[in-house]
Amino acid sequence: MVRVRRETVVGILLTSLPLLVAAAVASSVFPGSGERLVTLFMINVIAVLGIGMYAGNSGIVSFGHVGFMAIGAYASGLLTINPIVQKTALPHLPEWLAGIDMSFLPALAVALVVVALVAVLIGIPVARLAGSSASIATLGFLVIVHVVLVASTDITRGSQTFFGIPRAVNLWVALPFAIAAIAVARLYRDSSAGLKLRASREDEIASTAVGVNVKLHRFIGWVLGAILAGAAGALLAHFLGAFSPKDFYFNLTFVLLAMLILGGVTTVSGAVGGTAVIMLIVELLRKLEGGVDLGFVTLPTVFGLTDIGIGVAILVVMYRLQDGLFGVRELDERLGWLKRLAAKPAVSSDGAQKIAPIPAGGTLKVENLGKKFAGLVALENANFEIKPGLVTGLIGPNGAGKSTLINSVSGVVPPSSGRVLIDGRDIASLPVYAVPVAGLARTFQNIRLFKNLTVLENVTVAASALKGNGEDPMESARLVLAEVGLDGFADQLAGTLSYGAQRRLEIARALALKPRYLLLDEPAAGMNPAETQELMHVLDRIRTKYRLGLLVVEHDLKLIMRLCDIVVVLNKGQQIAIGTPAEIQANPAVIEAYIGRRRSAGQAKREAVEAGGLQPSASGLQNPA
Ligand SMILES: Nc1ncnc2c1ncn2[C@@H]1O[C@H](COP(=O)(O)OP(=O)(O)OP(=O)(O)O)[C@@H](O)[C@H]1O
Repeated sequence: MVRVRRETVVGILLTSLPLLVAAAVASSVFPGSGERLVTLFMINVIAVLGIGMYAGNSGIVSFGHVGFMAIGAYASGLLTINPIVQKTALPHLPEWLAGIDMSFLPALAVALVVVALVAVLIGIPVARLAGSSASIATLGFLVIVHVVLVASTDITRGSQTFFGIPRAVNLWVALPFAIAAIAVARLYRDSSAGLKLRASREDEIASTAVGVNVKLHRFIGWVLGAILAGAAGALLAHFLGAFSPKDFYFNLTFVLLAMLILGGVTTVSGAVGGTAVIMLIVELLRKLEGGVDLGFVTLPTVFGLTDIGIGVAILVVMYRLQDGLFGVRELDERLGWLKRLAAKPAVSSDGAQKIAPIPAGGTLKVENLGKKFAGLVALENANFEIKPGLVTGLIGPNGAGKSTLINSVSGVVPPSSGRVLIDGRDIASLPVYAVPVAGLARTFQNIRLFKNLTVLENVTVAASALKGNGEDPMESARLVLAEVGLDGFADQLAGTLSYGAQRRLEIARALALKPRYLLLDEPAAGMNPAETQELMHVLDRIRTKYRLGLLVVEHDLKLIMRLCDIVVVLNKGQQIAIGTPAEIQANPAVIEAYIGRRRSAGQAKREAVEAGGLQPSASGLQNPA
C-alpha cells in the first residue's frame, strides 16, 4: 500500500493555496481579462509541473514535453471539434476520425491515453540516456512532433490554424486540474519512486549502488510528466479554441523552461512560483512592448521585449540563486514550524535497538577476479573470502588495484574475469542496482552522497530498495541514523554536514540496505584522529551487532591492523599476501612492496619490526620509518 505522509498533504495544500487565492481574486476583482490570465496561469502550472516531474527530478532538461502538449491538444481537439466546422476545416479527414464529436472530459481521457502510449514508446530509448544526450533526444522528439503535425495536413490543417474546438475550459475548470497536477507532482516527488529519481539526479553511480534502477525511474518520470504535459495541452486547446503547430514549439518550450528554472527545477513550489513570476514579467513587458507614452517620456516599440525580459530575469536569478527562487527544498519543508506541525513524532534513539538483526551465515567469495582497462591489467587473480562478523582489510600501495577490486566486486565496474559468489550465487550476472539488494553494500573512496537531499532522504533511498519487508523506509532510515549518531541531523541537507559526518552518513546509507557484506573504500580518508576514533567504534559496533562481513580498504595501516581479522595485500594488480595482521606485518613480500626493491627484504623487515610495524607516510603507503 502507498503511504501518503502528512508532510506531503500539508505541502499540497500550501502550494495550492496561491492558486485558490488567485482564482478568487481574478473572478471577483478582475473578471474577464484577469480570469483569462489566471486560467492561463493554471494551465501553465500544469505544463511546468509536467516538465518538472521528469526534468526536475532526473536533472535532465527536457525540450520534448511541449511535444506532448501538442499531441494532447490535437488529439483532444480532433475528438471534440464541431462536426459542421470539421466538414469545412478538415474535408479530407480519414473516415475513422470524422464526426466523433465527444465532450471535453472523455476526449481528454482518450487524448491522455494517446499521449501515454507515445511517451512509453519514446521513453524506452530516452530513459537509457543521461545528461546532454538525453536532452538532445528530447529536442529531437519535439522537432519530430512539429514536423509530423505540419505534414499531416488532412488531420491537422498543417501549419494553418486548427479551429472549431469548443471552449470548454475556463477558470473553474482549470483550477481543479491545476490542484490535481500539484497533488500528483508532489505525491510523486515525495514517493519512493520520486526520491529514487532525485537521488539519481544527485549521483547516478551512488544511486545505483543503493539499489536504484535509474533507467526504470527515468522512464516512470518521463511518462508521468508527459501525461501532465498532455493534459495541459488539451486544456490549452479547449481554452483557446484555435491554435497551430507553432504554438507548441520553441517559444512555448523556452517560456515553460524559464518558469521551471526561475522557480527552481527540483520543487513543486518552485514550478508554481516560477510560473507566476514569469507570467507577471511577460504581462508587464507585453504592455510596454508596443511603446508607451508616460507623459514626460515616450518609450519606443521594442520587438521581443518579453523574451528579453525572461532572459534577463533568468540571468539575474541564476547569478544570485543557482537553485532558483525557491531552492532545492519545498516551501513547507523550509517552514520549520509547519514541518514540525505536520511531522509525526521522531523515533527516539533507543529505537536503534529495534533494527532487525541481519541474518548470519554464508560467505562472500572472490574467485580469480580480474579487471583490464584497455590492455592495462589493473587487477588479476584476486582470491579471498569475506566472512560474516569478520573484518577483512585490503591494503596496497597507490595504484595497486584496491578500488578496482571493490568496484568489480560491487558490480560498478564489470570484472573482465573471475566470479563473485554470495552463498554460492554469482552476483556478477546481476544488474548493478540488484547487487545491494542481494546483500552487498558499499561506500566510495570519494564520498558520493546525494548532497541536495536531506540526511534522512539519503538513507531512505537505500531503505526503500528493500521491498516486501512491511517496514516504512523512512522509519527504518531514522533507526539507522540513530545507529551512527546522526539522528539529530535528519532534516539537514547532506552536503552541509561536516566531513566526518558525511562519511558516517555514507555508512548509514549502506547499512539501510541491511547488507550482509559491506565494502568500505577508505572510510577514514581525510578524517581527523577524533573522527577516525568515532568511526572505529561505529564499525566495531555494527560488525558485532549484525555479524556483518566488512571489507575495508584503508591507507591508515594502524587502523587496518587494529580493526581487521584478515588482511589481503595487493601490489600492481596482483594479490601478494593474505593473512592475519601479525602475519602480514612480518611478510617480506608485503614489506618489499611498501618499501621498494631498493633494499633487501631482510633489511626492510628488520626496520619495520624496529618501527613497530608498517606505518603510513604522508605520501601514502611507503617507508614505515
Ligand atoms: N577507469 C579506469 N580506466 C583506466 N585505468 C584505470 C581505471 N581505474 C583504475 N585504473 C588504473 O588501474 C590501476 C589500479 O587503480 P586503483 O584505483 O584500483 O588503485 P588503488 O589501489 O585503489 O589506488 P589508490 O590507493 O591510489 O586509490 C591504476 O593503474 C589505475 O590508473
